[in-house]
Amino acid sequence: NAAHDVTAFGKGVFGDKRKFEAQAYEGKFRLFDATRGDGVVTYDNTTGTNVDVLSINKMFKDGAAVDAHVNAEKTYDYFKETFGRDSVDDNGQQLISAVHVGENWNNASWNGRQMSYGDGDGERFYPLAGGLDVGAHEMSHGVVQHTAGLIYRNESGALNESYADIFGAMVDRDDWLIGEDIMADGSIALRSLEDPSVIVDERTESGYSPDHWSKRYIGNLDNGGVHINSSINNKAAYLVSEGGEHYGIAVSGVGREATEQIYYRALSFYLTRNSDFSMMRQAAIQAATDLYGSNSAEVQAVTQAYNAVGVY
Ligand SMILES: O=C(NO)[C@]12CC[C@H](CC1)C2
Ligand SMILES: [Zn+2]
Repeated sequence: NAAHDVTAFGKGVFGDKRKFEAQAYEGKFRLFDATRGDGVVTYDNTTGTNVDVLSINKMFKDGAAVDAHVNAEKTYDYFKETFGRDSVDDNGQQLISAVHVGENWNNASWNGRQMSYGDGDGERFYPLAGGLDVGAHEMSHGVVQHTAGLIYRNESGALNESYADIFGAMVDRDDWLIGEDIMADGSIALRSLEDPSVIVDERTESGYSPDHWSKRYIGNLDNGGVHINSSINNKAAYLVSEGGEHYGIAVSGVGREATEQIYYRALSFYLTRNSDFSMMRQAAIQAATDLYGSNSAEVQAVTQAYNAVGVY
């Protein structure tokens, strides 16, 4: 008998009740949402099944699988509703997530085809699927791959990482932090777009997150600092949206809605594989000009934000 769509319920990593689309299938249930694009499917990497769960009340017991599934649904909806984009490739590509990847793996990734989440070691991270901004970060790597295709090293790689953080912060919209829900070691978050210097992602072993181009990391760590120098562009995007004064330069913010449209248009129309920070500035100014006019507050905010982080 064929599978049929059901609305199901389950508990996330932190025990919170989640609602999502699944399928009833041969008397069991699976995390396959057939209502979005060509499907949103989540599976348990240790069993290889897409979490077929024997359940009478449709409660799913695997918290990481439930959260990963909901993250993907929410991020799909964000790109569809905000930009009219149908999945990572704008052609409904199936969104695949694997949970329980590795052994207490303190990371998550996009491998060009799917999202993977580690369970964390319980000291540095809780299961990473528990962070909506993490799932949105990973899926955004897929969007970057299918648009500008920013090469994952040096400045283009830092822009790739920054875009994943920017969209991560736009999907998980209540703050400008990345990873705040999954830190087990008491730190506030993994990264802050608002003030990069307050949180250092020590995985990068560089010991700092620069908030000005003059402080950029130059070296071979972290693919040439993709998780380090990303914070320069993160700070610029934060300033475009929220405004503020940075190194003596004042920026009047234009809000999240204008900011996400500017960055998405820059990514999908102007940036290319080898774009660097200077090209990011130009692309964002051009996108803001296209959308709001050359004398707009948005163009002014973008110009001032990149001046403030020292990118010309
Ligand atoms: O930057 C990352 N991946 O490229 C992440 C962001 C949240 C998880 C921990 C570090 C993945
Ligand atoms: Zn990333």
